[in-house]
Amino acid sequence: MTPRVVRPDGRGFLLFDAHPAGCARSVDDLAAEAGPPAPPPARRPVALIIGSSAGYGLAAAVAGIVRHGIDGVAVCFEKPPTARRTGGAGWYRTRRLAELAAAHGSRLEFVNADCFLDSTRAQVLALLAERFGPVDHLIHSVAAPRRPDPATGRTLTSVIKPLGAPYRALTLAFGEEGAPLLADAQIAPATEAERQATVQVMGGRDWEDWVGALAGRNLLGPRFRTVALSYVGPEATAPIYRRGTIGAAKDDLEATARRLTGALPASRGGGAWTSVNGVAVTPASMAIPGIALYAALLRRVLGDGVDGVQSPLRQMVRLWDLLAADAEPPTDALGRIRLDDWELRPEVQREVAGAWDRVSAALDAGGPAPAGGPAPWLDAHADTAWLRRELLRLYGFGLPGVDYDAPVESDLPWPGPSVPATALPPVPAAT
Ligand SMILES: NC(=O)c1ccc[n+]([C@@H]2O[C@H](COP(=O)([O-])OP(=O)(O)OC[C@H]3O[C@@H](n4cnc5c(N)ncnc54)[C@H](O)[C@@H]3O)[C@@H](O)[C@H]2O)c1
Repeated sequence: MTPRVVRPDGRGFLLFDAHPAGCARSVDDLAAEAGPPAPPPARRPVALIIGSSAGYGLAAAVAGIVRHGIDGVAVCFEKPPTARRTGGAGWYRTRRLAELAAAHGSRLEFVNADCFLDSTRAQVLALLAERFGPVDHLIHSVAAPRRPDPATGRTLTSVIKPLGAPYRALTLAFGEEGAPLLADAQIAPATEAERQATVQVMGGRDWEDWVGALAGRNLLGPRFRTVALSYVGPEATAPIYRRGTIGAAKDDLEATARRLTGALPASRGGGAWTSVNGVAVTPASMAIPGIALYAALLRRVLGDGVDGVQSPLRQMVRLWDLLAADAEPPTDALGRIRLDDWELRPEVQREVAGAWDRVSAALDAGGPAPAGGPAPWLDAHADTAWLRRELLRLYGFGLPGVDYDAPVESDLPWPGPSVPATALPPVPAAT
């Protein structure tokens, strides 16, 4: 395809195109954040990371490569480039991840396929059996809107709705010129069928199927440790998140961890845990009403210093250190690893809750922010400029050192089989 200039163009938080060089650069930034390698293990751990192209799964892959020299397989589900549109951002991030792995001597295979399908499991298990052997760590970090029902083949769709009573969501968006706009929306409660479908899609079923499939092929390492990602979050979003349909799915995920642990050889240090992580700006989280505003309020309260918002990369460095340690990971009373400790500190939550109430009252009193500029009351409480930057970065825009006026080739292939270590080629820089 002829190279062309790629600009941010889209609707709401969703952009239609991703910038290939910007996406590559965002992986380099994660790698730089991962810091020096941890003390080298006696042998490279074999990892299976599902959901490796974005958000927490991408951070897990980068931290695993840079700090622990993992080998293994990374699975995600990304849109390839077409004649009209670029590929999904994760398509280009995965290409760079493959280069990063090669530069660190990690043998990683990248599979772009629907993790819910038996055919994907068969493909991944064959790769593991042929190239790597038993798996030490499985990280399941999937956020999917739908899955095929294994019983009927029909599509099950997850919904993000409250249970039992309606929820007034405060939704933060950006207008044409990038000005933040706050509005509210009443969200009706889910039906029982919707709750069940959400649990099927986002609950523990897929994770359990993967662990079962590995066990069935004798591909569980002697001290197999597996983690799936969960979230708790603030009281303000609890009706739509933790006490809503998606919370029901997370309850199921957490119950699955307990069930899986019972079935694993725990005496040798293995186990299954959910890891409750902090809020992060990702395609998945921005689809949840209220989360964009909450993230911007939290950022205003915490900033990004040592005690500030912990990035997904920083949290995944912590997770890998727990997985690699001899000791069992410390957990809360429900058996969950807590990487959201920085977010849920009571004094932080009190401040954010106060800001939420003030923003909500100002919206009631004055209506939405005026077009063309942020409402002062919104900007006082919410770091909307940071949120907008983060949203653009998800698609590879706004990264330093990338020439956004230069035409760029978007028709780039999926990374082939893993290659030996080479010097990491530079991302095309601004001229
Ligand atoms: N973002 C947050 O604020 C947050 C906080 C705590 C926990 N979590 C949890 O972390 C997990 C990942 O969320 P995220 O926000 O990083 O999501 P994300 O949207 O950034 O990434 C989702 C990943 O899942 C992959 N994926 C989606 N459907 C797939 C499919 N059918 N087959 C294979 N791969 C598929 C995507 O390719 C991508 O790699 C979720 O369980 C989420 O609940 C997220």
